[in-house]
Amino acid sequence: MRPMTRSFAVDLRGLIDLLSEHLYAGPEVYVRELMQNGVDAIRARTDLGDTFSPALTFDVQEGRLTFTDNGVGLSPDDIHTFLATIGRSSKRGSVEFIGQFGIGLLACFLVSEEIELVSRSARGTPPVRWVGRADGSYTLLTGEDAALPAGPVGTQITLRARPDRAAFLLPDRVASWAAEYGALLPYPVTLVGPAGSVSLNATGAPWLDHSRGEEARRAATLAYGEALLNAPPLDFVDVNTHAGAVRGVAFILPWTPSLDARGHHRVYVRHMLLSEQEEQLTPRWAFFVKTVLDAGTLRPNAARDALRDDADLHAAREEIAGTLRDWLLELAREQPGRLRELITLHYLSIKALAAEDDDFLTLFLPWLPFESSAGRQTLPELLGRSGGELRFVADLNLYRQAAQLAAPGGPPVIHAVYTYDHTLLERYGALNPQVRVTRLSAADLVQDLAPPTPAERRATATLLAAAQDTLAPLDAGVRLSHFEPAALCAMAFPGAQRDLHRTRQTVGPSGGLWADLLDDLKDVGDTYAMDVHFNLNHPLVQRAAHLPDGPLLRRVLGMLYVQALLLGHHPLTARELELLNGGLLDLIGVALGDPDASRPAPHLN
Ligand SMILES: Nc1ncnc2c1ncn2[C@@H]1O[C@H](COP(=O)(O)OP(=O)(O)OP(=O)(O)O)[C@@H](O)[C@H]1O
Repeated sequence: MRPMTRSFAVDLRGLIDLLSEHLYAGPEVYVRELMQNGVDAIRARTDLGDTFSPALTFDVQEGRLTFTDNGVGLSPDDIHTFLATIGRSSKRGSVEFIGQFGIGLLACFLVSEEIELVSRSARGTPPVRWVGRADGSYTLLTGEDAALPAGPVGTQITLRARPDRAAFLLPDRVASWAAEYGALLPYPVTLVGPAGSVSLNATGAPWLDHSRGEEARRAATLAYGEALLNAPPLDFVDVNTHAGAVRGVAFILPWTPSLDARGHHRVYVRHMLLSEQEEQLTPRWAFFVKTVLDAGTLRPNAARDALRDDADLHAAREEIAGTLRDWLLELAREQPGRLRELITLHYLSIKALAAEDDDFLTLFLPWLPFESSAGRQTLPELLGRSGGELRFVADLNLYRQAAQLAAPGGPPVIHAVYTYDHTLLERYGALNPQVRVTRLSAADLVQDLAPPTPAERRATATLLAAAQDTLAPLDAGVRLSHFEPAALCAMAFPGAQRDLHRTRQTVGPSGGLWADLLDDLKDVGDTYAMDVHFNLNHPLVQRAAHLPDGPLLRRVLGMLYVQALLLGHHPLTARELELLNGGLLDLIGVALGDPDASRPAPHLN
């Protein structure tokens, strides 16, 4: 048999289904695709050197929509080569145009069975009338074949609503989509509907309008920002990059955003809206701004809902990062009062940037607040109180205890638990060798506790033995120490294998294989899940030292231990909770004169 060579056939309906189900957000994207083609056509005609007043118009009447652009138009050859060949585009490879894949016009089949296009090319060829159908057939008439009126240069596309998609051709809805997509177009977009003609855009971005002077430009830009944020922005920064030709503004938010508030930026490509959720072009740390950017030469993806992640995008992002950074630096130099105001709201964002950039860190760190046992303080304030040493804790529970231990007026402990804080402090220490930066561990805190004297040791032997005996079943080791503040009865620190131990206790006896495994691991070392220090400075502990060993003393020690756990914000195991409940009931019983109230507690005898 002779080999046969054939061409692929395309099932257009299958392709349309694919686009509508998997590529596009909804049928309304046909409005965007029509407008993008109009914008590209206007661009192509401008490139030819023609003088004309660009305009886009929607005419929507009773289920019929006609979209007109006065762009470059199509010749009969263009129709065959580009329009009627799916996947072929006259724009491929050029960064000037939005379109590039040669499929956009098919979006019109999401709302209409037929696309009727009438066009006259700016290159002087005869007018054409083309009707494409969703079944894959099309008809073409050229001015030579039929008496087509020679109309103006440009293209008119008419769609008739499919019965199930009538809602997508209602004038109000078309107007709102077109206004959204085309808000920044620098020429008029108009809708002609049953109620007359409506202008849908303000022709251009206010930040680019220098015609009425700088003050008017600023006022118009801030008014745009206020409408965008629903509150007046603190300020704005102009963005103008070489890579990707991005123009736009970054509005400084008048509130503190949450740390994960990324991806809320608005991005346009060649003046057409691409996304309200942009997150690639604005640097990661810049959550103190909301940007509105128009990328002149960056490329959108095929779905047109994000930018293509390529080298140009990365380079543009670097430039935008530089612009924001320079703006902050200038603010620090020129308007320190305003910088202080900005820092109050946005210090987390500035910390995030400082963590990535040493120069920025050196300049800004002295301004930034840190939480500490002495309240919210800047580093110079903290250094002033601590004689040149910065002591920080990077674990929340440990910080709570360290803050309790820090003597008023003594060196403060810095809360460096959250994002960036400990990185910043350690970088600051590395860049400033005269400053000692110390990360405190549980062991460091315990070192500050004074052990009992030999005489005290003898006097508290019963107390210690009773406490060890009582608390060992709860996986807690016991120490008796002196520490300040004296008002603190006891303090509990995680032992070296805390997580392992407490997991084992939470899993409990019914934990099966997992519990067995943890039991085996327990024998690896002789530490306890928790270490509790009873404070010999506290009157209650001193009194307990005089009690004989028995149910009452053990109940008191158990309760003090649970209280220490609660103060340190350590989660309670089931047995500790039981102990707490039993102890509270006993106390209530004693208060009500119950003779059984001081019976031995479970686990404590
Ligand atoms: N309004 C128009 N004026 C002039 N030419 C047009 C117009 N609309 C479509 N075309 C021509 O038809 C071709 C196919 O258009 P289509 O919208 O399907 O794809 P595209 O714009 O090239 O790429 P993409 O799929 O990325 O949008 C275009 O490349 C262009 O040559």
